Amino acid sequence: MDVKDVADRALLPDEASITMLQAESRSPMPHLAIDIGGSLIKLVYYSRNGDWLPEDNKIWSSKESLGVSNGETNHPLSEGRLHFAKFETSKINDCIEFIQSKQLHVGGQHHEVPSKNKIVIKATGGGAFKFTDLFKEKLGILLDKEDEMDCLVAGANFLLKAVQREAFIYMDGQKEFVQIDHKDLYPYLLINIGSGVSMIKVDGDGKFERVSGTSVGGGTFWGLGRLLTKCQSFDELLELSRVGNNRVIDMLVGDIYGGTDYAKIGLSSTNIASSFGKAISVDKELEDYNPEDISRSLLRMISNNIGQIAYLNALRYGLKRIFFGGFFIRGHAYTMDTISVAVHYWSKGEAQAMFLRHEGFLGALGAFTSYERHGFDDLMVHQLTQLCPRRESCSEDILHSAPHRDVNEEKTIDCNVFTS
Ligand SMILES: Nc1ncnc2c1ncn2[C@@H]1O[C@H](COP(=O)(O)OP(=O)(O)OP(=O)(O)O)[C@@H](O)[C@H]1O
Ligand SMILES: CC(C)(CO)[C@@H](O)C(=O)NCCC(=O)O
Repeated sequence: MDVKDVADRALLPDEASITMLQAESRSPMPHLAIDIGGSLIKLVYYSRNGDWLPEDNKIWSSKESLGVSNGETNHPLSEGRLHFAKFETSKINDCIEFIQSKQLHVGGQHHEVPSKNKIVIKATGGGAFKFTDLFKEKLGILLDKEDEMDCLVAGANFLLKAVQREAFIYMDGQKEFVQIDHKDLYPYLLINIGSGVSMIKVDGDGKFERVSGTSVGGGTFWGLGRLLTKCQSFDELLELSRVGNNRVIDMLVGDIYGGTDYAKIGLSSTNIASSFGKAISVDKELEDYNPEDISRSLLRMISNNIGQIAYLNALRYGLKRIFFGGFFIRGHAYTMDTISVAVHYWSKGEAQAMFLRHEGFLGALGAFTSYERHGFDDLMVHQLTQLCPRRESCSEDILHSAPHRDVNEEKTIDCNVFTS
């Protein structure tokens, strides 16, 4: 199987349908939430598919038919979409222009501060603090800050409960979707690999503890990789890793043991004994190494390390399921494979790494679902997932289409929204 093909398809969100109920009547859906991280800004916004359907063509449904029986009358169903977009944090002005061009800052007029008529947008990530003034000056909006960890957990729980074919395992170049049993979702370990890495034990909706973290994360890969290879973009660096050979730079057990295994402690000759260990050679300088090999070695070192720390934390709390999110993963085959192998190896097959299709949007989705008027609770989401047809087709909207999916790529999830 072509590895690039796998990597690209992992980025494609298969068409998914989320039905969402609004708790309060006649309140518009919130339109925009934002997660401003150390490396990337993520946006989630909602758009309705056209205007309300004429009375005769309305799709009528009842809460009872969804299993949420409370005796209320039927409600018309409106179709819409959740869109996802991302921008480099260093290019925050592009993000502001995007919001402006789509009028996302005024659309919906949600969450208004009564007297001042200011529009308030849910925002999370460190940048929600750092860029408050910029958003006020350029867009005239106030950022209503939601805690980053709260949002990561809310986003992960939402995806795992509401979106079909969201979680998957990745082994031997194959992606296999995992059916999530809602009654048996908790506890799990959430590993969010952004610029840095957060490790969160999740016990329920809003019930979690950040049990660990490491500064050796996505920012490390991109930062060190840029310095060492002179790559101009993250995707270029990732692309190099596909064809590189880490053994040129990594010191293997066999390099130390004269080509043989160290079987007594379970190490084969091809195991990495020391990442970048061969670079100690006085005969070689940076320019003597291929950027491809450097990238591969770096990606493997960081992915392996995160996989190992993740497993140790799973062991610490007796957790069997580990979900990995964050944009470092980028649906990249080699990254997912390395993390999966690390978890499998260290747990002796007891624990399993799982990945999320909307990996980088957990925080933004969590912020989006935090609008109070949104009002879809655990029960509703639980019931609603039963309705979602299992679709095999793939669809994707790409706003600013670019051959290798640039940073402004956009994915969507179809939604059905009840009105009253
Ligand atoms: N186009 C891109 N540009 C920069 N980094 C990218 C890109 N695509 C993927 N990445 C990777 O994703 C990481 C950022 O992931 P993510 O957006 O989840 O975290 P963040 O919110 O920016 O960071 P943090 O949560 O630590 O503040 C980068 O450090 C890099 O490894
Ligand atoms: C600081 C945050 C939470 C910002 O997103 C993230 O980058 C992170 O989890 N860094 C790792 C910090 C640590 O626990 O060592």
